Amino acid sequence: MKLLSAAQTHALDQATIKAQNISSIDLMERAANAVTDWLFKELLLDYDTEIHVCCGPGNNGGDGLVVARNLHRAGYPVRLWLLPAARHSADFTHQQHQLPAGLAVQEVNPDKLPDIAATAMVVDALFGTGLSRPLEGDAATLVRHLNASGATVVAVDMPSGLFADAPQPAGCAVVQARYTLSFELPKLAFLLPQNAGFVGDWRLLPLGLDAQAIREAKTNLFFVTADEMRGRFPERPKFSHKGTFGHALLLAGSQGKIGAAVLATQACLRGGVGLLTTRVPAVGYDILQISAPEAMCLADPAADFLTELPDLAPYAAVGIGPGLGQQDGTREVLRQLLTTAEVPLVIDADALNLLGANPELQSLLPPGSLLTPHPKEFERLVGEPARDDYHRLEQLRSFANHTGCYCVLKGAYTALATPAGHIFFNSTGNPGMATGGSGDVLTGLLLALHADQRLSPLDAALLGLHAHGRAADLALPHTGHAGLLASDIIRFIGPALSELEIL
Ligand SMILES: NC(=O)C1=CN([C@@H]2O[C@H](COP(=O)(O)OP(=O)(O)OC[C@H]3O[C@@H](n4cnc5c(N)ncnc54)[C@H](O)[C@@H]3O)[C@@H](O)[C@H]2O)[C@H](O)CC1
Ligand SMILES: [K+]
Repeated sequence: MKLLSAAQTHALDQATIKAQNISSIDLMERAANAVTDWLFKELLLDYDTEIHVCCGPGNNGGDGLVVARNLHRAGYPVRLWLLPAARHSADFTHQQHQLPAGLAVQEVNPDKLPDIAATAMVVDALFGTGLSRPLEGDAATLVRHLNASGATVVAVDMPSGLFADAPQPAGCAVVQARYTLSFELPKLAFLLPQNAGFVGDWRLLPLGLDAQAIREAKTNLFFVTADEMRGRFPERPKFSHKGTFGHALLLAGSQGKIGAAVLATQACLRGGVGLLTTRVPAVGYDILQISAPEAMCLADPAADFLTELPDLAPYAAVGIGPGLGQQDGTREVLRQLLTTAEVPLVIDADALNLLGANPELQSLLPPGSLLTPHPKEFERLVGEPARDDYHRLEQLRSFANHTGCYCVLKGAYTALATPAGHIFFNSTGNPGMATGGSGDVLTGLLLALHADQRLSPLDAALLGLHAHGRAADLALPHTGHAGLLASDIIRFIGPALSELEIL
């Protein structure tokens, strides 16, 4: 699913109007009717709900006028508020003339703002993708008033005051929506943590936009849906054998953090690896052999952390990082791995911290490696804090580009940046995954998929991210958010991958 800019969305509207030989009013009615249907279906409005519809001067406001008309005709007591404006869009004016006589329309008076109960519902149709600058004056006053009311706000297309695809100064007046109802394709703003308080839960409503124009739209930002991932995990041929799915090596664990090595090992096994060898310091040998008998275990001569890199010849992919620690001896193992590996690498956790603490190691990264930092590890990697989530995305794209690596930035919508400059946002997962070991599980799963010779590095990464979050989503009904453990994610990796085998 493509992420398009505000300008591209407008162009898509025009292309749709032309291709389908409809008017912009038709498209507006289509959008507003989809919003109204959602309100009826999802919010189950009852007739004594206090409903306010606030409209701005453009087509976002035009959508709002149609929604108000629909609600009024359905018998709801709608209060319609118009933001004072010097001029209005043609479609807004057209819709204004369509308002039924019985529907009271009031202009917002900044000195006497609408009286809105905390139990009310507000439809925010003030501004959408036409926002060209942060809100000021009456618009900002009204937005702050809506936020202070405590009412349930449903934003049309965008929470008013938020840009669809670009940062804005902190402290701007932006609607804090409970729901944002957008059309057909998500906006980048929906996927960034800093906007979560404004966007709320977002939904995409079908608008029947021109498929050809969507196909032709150029972007390097993508939102990966389950439908797009189905069928991309190859089924297992009947005559498979362990070698078909690769022999992986996992370098992990240190004194007190052997559990990370266990979780990554078990996740790699559940991810379908053919054979797995896990290398841990001696302290972890018995633990690994007992907790993951399906994996072979190589003990490092040192007791508490890794000091020697084993011969890499047998392995189709190597993972390094979970629970590794950052000892000097381990740093030298990482250096040797980076300079000698000739197979895909998955680099996580303390191996990333070692790269951050020793930037000269980054120049040794073999192109095509996959790095999986969370934001703090990423900041250490690039050596400077991001100004905001948009800047962090640019840092991510630049890092992937100049290292030639794939880089995953873990978060609510985990982002994968590719050496070619594309960024893919993952759509699965839930807040229960913010728990110790969740990243170790991802590393093990990604290692398994990178050992599978049938998968490209991009597919292995996308499948791993999708299945990791999906496994956590499958576990959720059994565990709840707070009760979700990393080992619960492991339990559902198999079912999550199975869903991706079939179209
Ligand atoms: N395919 C679709 O997504 C469709 C979306 N629709 C709706 O159309 C709006 C976009 O409408 P547009 O007229 O371009 O702009 P807005 O209504 O968002 O903005 C109104 C108007 O306000 C002025 N303005 C901009 N910034 C400010 C500001 N800071 N303060 C005051 N005024 C400002 C500017 O002149 C804007 O034009 C989209 O969001 C959808 O809701 C279509 O209805 C159907 C297809
Ligand atoms: K809006």
